[in-house]
Amino acid sequence: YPREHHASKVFVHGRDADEQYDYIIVGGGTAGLTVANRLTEDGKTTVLVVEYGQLSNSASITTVQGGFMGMSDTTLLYDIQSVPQTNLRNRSIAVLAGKVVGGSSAVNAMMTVRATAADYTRWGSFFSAGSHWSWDGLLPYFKRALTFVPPGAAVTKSASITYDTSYWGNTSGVYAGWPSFQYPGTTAQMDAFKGIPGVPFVKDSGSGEPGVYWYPTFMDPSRVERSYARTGHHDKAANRTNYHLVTGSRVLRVVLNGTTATGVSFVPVSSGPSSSNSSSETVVSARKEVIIAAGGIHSPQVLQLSGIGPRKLLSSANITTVVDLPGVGQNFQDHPMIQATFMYRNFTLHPSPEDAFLDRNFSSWVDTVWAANRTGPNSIATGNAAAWLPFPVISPRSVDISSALAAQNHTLSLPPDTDPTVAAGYRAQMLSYAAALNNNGTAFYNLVLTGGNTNGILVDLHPLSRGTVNIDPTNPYTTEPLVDYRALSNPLDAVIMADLIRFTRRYHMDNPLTKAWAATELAPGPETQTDEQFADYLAETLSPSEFHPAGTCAMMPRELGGVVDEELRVYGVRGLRVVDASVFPTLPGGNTCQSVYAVAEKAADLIQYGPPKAVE
Ligand SMILES: Cc1cc2nc3c(=O)[nH]c(=O)nc-3n(C[C@H](O)[C@H](O)[C@H](O)COP(=O)(O)OP(=O)(O)OC[C@H]3O[C@@H](n4cnc5c(N)ncnc54)[C@H](O)[C@@H]3O)c2cc1C
Repeated sequence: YPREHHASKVFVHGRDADEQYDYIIVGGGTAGLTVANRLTEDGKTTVLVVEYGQLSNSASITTVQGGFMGMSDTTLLYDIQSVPQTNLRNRSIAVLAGKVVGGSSAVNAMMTVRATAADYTRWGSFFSAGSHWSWDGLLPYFKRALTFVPPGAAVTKSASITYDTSYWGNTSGVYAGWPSFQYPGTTAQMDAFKGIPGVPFVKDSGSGEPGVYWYPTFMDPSRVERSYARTGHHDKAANRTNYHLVTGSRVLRVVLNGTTATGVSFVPVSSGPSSSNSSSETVVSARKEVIIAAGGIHSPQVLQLSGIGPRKLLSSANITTVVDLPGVGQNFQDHPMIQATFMYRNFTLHPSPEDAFLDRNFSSWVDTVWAANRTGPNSIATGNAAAWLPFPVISPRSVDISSALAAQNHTLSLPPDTDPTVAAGYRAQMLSYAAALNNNGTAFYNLVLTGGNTNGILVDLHPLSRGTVNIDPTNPYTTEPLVDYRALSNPLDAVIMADLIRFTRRYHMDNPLTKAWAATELAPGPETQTDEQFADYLAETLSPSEFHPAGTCAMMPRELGGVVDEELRVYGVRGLRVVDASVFPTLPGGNTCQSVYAVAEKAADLIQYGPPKAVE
């Protein structure tokens, strides 16, 4: 019977899908649902999204408070451990990625930030000076991606929040909102950066400049709930007859006719990770294109299982190479999180986040205002203030470290059998970073502020080490890919991170504006002073991931190891694109979700209208 008779266009069985669609999107996550919504807005273009996870209304997704509910709910996450990290005392690290409709946007910590203009212009620089992958080329899509709802007047005034709506849009179903409350300590901790010469302060997080600033939360301010790709895009498209979603289904591979993508093959997840020749396999064909949006960990897996990837790897897994594309699964990047723990003995700014646990009057007020009208501290996710600072501001050795990076034999930091094109791309990235390390346009340092008596999260925004995400040759179809961060494989990473910790120490311990709080350094501890001691400490404690996997299907020229071109089309294949964090050639210096939305919005235009006309 005709599909129109189905009440719902969300299927739990692949067999209910049509035989053919204009576009098939692999992965109903952050990017996939954005593209699906845009492509179906005309009411005609037919799109099928195939998603591994389920539609979920779990409170772990919707709850804003604290920002960590989603990532604590293992039913919403893939179960992947990295390979033991050679440079981290053989520790394995949990690889977190959302396994639900909405993808990682359903489980993330809701920090809503953009990186610096230089970071986006770097992407295009690997192609040409006039590339449309630049800050100016992306800004319209950042505006399309989110609806900015300013903070309320009272909290704006009491916390001295600054913002500038000219960097934001108001048409998207995904919201950048603000809590109705801020702890006074947050403003004080921001102001304390004025005790260090040269630290810039920025009016709005969307301006593309590094500095200390306020940023919003992925939150629908009217409901005070998470705003994400499911609410902002799937829910908008769900009543269109030309939008179909099949859940609980894992795409095994792209179906190719020669080197043209003609569809996808998928299996139900409930039957367990299936073999390549499962009888439960469903094949659906695409009239126009297949778009892979399975995220930084799984997009390279889908390509490799389809015979698109490094020939040597594919043959070791008994997969016929259709296109020998050495970059697939290489160039893997994530933001390292550095442990540096300081505690204030004399933090006198109240109420503080600690008071929500320790002060019964305050905690009962917190509960009361939340129950009454969803206001107060429970509307705060991970916080809204941080420092994002350029390397010359934080390190007295920026010139030397920049020169050392430029002079490196870059290939030595890569796996021994790295393809020359991938090595050439790595070298291009390192030369770009060498310039950035000695320049005030790119942020390398990120300290997220808590407003409380302890410091927040310290992040290296531009790691130099590159890892790999490859199928397991012994069991390519039935196991998760082998995720290797190759943490600290570029020796300069530890040197840079040592200076990030030294700067944090200076902020807390040697700063006229934090002095009264009387900080104690708990980790690494005052005895850690030399680069060698810091390297030792990092090997013991570093987390190579802030859950921002990227780079594994890089948008770079093919001769630089790229996987997709500037229109996000996979090299050597017709009718196949990748649209998600895996196409970032280098990490943006900030949490990645807003960048994924912007890239997906731009991709929807590229798919529908082709590249922008060059401006003469
Ligand atoms: C725990 C956590 C905290 C984070 N915190 C923040 C934050 O505070 N701020 C921020 O900006 N960013 C944050 N991020 C990062 C940000 O959420 C991601 O970068 C972004 O959502 C990635 O979007 P994506 O489209 O690339 O992938 P995803 O959104 O992960 O989408 C990929 C989708 O593909 C599906 N899929 C995978 N393989 C297959 C297959 N074979 N067949 C079918 N479907 C498949 C997945 O189930 C998933 O739904 C966080 C991420 C995590 C995991």
